[in-house]
Amino acid sequence: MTKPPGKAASDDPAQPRKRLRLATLVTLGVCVTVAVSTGLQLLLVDHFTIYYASREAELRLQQQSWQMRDALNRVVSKAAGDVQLVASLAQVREARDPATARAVLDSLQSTFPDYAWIGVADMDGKVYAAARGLLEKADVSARPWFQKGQAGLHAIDYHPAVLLGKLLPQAPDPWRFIDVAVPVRRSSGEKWGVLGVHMSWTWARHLAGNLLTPALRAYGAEIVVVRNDGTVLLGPPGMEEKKINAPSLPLAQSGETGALRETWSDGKTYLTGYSRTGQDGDPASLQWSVLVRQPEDAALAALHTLEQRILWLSIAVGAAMAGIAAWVAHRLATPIDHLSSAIEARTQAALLGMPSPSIPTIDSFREAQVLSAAMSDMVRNEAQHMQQLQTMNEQLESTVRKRTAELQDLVMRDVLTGLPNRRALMETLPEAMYRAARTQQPCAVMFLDLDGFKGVNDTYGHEEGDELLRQFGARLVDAVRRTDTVARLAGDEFVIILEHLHAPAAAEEMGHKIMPRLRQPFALKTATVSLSASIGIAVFLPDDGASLDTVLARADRAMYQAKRSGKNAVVMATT
Ligand SMILES: Nc1nc2c(ncn2[C@@H]2O[C@H](COP(=O)(O)OP(=O)(O)OP(=O)(O)O)[C@@H](O)[C@H]2O)c(=O)[nH]1
Repeated sequence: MTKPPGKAASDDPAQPRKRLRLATLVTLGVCVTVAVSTGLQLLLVDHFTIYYASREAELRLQQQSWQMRDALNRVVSKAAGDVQLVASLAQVREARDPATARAVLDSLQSTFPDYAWIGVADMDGKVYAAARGLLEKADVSARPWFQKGQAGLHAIDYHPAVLLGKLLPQAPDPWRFIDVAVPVRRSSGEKWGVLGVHMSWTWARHLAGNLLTPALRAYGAEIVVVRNDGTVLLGPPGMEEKKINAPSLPLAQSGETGALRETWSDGKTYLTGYSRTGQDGDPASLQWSVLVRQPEDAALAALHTLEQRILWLSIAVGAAMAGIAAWVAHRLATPIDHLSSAIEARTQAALLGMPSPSIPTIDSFREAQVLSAAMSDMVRNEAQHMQQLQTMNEQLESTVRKRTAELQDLVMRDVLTGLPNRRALMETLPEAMYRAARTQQPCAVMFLDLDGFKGVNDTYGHEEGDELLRQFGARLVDAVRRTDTVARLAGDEFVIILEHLHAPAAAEEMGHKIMPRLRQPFALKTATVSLSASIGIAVFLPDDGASLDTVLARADRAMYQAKRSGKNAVVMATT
């Protein structure tokens, strides 16, 4: 598969992937850590505070229920105590006329305004005497208080007014009573009547209003008093005298006390404290369920406020920590940034062949200090090594140049005799011909070849032959002018370039002058040898126009002519 063109750079394994900066990494890390830990803390706080706050609220409501229960019990037992006390008074027990008894009853009513009616009825159910004379002589024989009161101390549960309703003043709420009744006996023990008290239900309302703490009331707490048949006797508007079936009700009715979280018929969730008044089997007590309920939202409102505050505080602390983290990260990353920028700048400079900038000295913290010092040392060492390398390189190049020159010189010279070789001759000869043309002085090329040299090699050995060649070359150099050139072509063949000749004949004279010198004996290591040479000469005249090859060929031919004519001769070439 071929790579898409745009992706080639990013997929190139040699190219390092672009990474986040150190400061960004550290800041992100701290921010994520703070966010996660704050979130977890909030979750835990939320969980435990809701649990404890619910428990706390339930306990408060339960206590409130207990207080209401105790207050209700107290009032009912006070009424029972009051009727028993009055029934035991002589003015009532031995009443001779209604006025005497009425005075006592008036006095009792004045002690507790919620005693709406107090009266004594004879055994026929006719009211004998009553506070303020209300209902005197009326027939109450059918009233439950009269009937139950005959048997002994008895409390009659919540009921509407029957006879009294028209006699009592108009009130905001319709008149509702609970009754307490007790038999009245003469000193002889004879039962002659029943003393009854109608207690207006208003007292219970006042009690509930006074008992509920302002804090609870402010957060929607309500007291609900429920009769055993589920009818609400006291409660929020609209609920009274209606039946309810809250889950806490059967618990309270069974005599249990406690608190729970429950849903009422209005669909709302409440925390409810519950208890029950009265004593089982005591006809003088009344059994009511006392429920103190509070909407759960309201009960936990303070908690929700606290949660909000914790959340904002956490956000503020988190933001502060993120800020500190960013500052610390910046402090940590800046020196490393400087170092990496310096390294990048050095790489760039090296690519452009510009002077490399130095590594900055960093003093912000210990590790960065050590790092920058180590890098400075490395860079210094690298510079020294580079300098040494450059010096070595230059020395090497110079040696190579020298050796090359030496080698070139060795191509140009004959190794055995040290004379210019064939190549040097081929460079020198054109220059000589040029000089001849310029100076209008002829030059000549003299070919020399030893006669019978092979015999020396054969007789005395190759080394002696070499020695003879060296001595022969030296004699030639001695025989000519410094400006002339003596070269060895190969074997026993030598060439002399004679320059600045005053006439062409001077070349032949030179040949004859050399000849006797060459015939002188050569003193070798093991023997002394005499030899001759055959010489062929070609003269180059300035206006001749002959080429270099032509001149050489003429000289060569002349030399061979000398050989053929019997050797040991000088032959001038003809054009
Ligand atoms: N010692 C020595 N001998 C060489 C060298 N180069 C060539 N020779 C020998 O020189 C001889 C030259 O051959 P020729 O010129 O034919 O021998 P020659 O005896 O001089 O013959 P003519 O020129 O006809 O007189 C050969 O035997 C080569 O082996 C050298 O560098 N050293």
